[in-house]
Amino acid sequence: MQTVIETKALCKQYGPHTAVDHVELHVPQGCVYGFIGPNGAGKSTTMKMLLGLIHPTAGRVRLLGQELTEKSRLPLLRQTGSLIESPAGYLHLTAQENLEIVADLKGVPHKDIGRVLDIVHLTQDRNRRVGQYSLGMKQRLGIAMALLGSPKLLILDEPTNGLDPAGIQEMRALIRNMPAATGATVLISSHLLGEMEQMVEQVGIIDHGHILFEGPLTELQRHSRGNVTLRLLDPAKAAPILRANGLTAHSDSCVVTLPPLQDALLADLVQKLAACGAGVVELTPHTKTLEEIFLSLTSEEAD
Ligand SMILES: Nc1ncnc2c1ncn2[C@@H]1O[C@H](COP(=O)(O)OP(=O)(O)OP(=O)(O)O)[C@@H](O)[C@H]1O
Repeated sequence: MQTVIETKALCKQYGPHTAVDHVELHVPQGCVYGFIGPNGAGKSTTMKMLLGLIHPTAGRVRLLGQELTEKSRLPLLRQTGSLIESPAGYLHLTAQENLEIVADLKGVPHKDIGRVLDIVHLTQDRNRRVGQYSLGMKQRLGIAMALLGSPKLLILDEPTNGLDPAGIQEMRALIRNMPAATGATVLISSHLLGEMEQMVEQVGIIDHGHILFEGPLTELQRHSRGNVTLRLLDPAKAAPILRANGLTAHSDSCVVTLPPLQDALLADLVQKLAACGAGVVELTPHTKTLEEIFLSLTSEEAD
């Protein structure tokens, strides 16, 4: 599979402050990639460097298999759609009129407008003035503008920022379906970790300008085992076995909560509990939420 975005030792220095520190991103083709980190982590600065809007202090960017240079920038940006600052658009014009302006700027035929309005579910409202739009609608219009001309890559900086729960849900569905609906690879940033979990397949986690993890979301979750709860018929019989295995377990009536365990240890423990008559009737492994994983990654770094 082709890597659509690749950075090598990408750095941005603002005076003495290092905003982006040797960032290496690898965004595979056809996925939704979540670029996640708290406020001030370096997400926007990285994305602006990907689009050639600001110059890196050091390092390199490859987009769509090509090195980003002064010469390649324009042809590459023609194949890239972006939503970087808050939604664009003239408030006194309709969505249709705004899209016509952007289509002309991009050299895209007006017949593409119907397609992008459909994708972002604004066809019904195409002739309303954008000043009357909700923030969610304005964000979707911003995405429609980015989608004009069928870009191979979409770079969206916090498109869910400021949206209410319904708007977030709508945006989530829109982004999740984007590769299938348009063929575009999507890089989306957010500090809202929980909601990213439901729309991305690949993640890059950044904090203080450093990448803390990059890879499939499932790998991050697998590496970050959560607690295991066991429902037992007779938890009293389990207590000595748990103690003998050095485990401190929370017991709430028939439910025992164990700390994260390797598969082999867990299998061995379940066998012993069954043999002593504790009666294991249910075993539930808990996957950590992205929020919990992020907190443990950042505290590991602090240690
Ligand atoms: N033009 C600038 N001059 C000086 N410092 C800057 C500039 N732009 C960004 N920074 C600093 O670089 C760091 C990273 O900022 P950036 O905007 O990339 O973070 P972010 O992860 O996008 O945060 P947010 O989620 O708040 O947008 C911050 O400490 C910020 O203050």
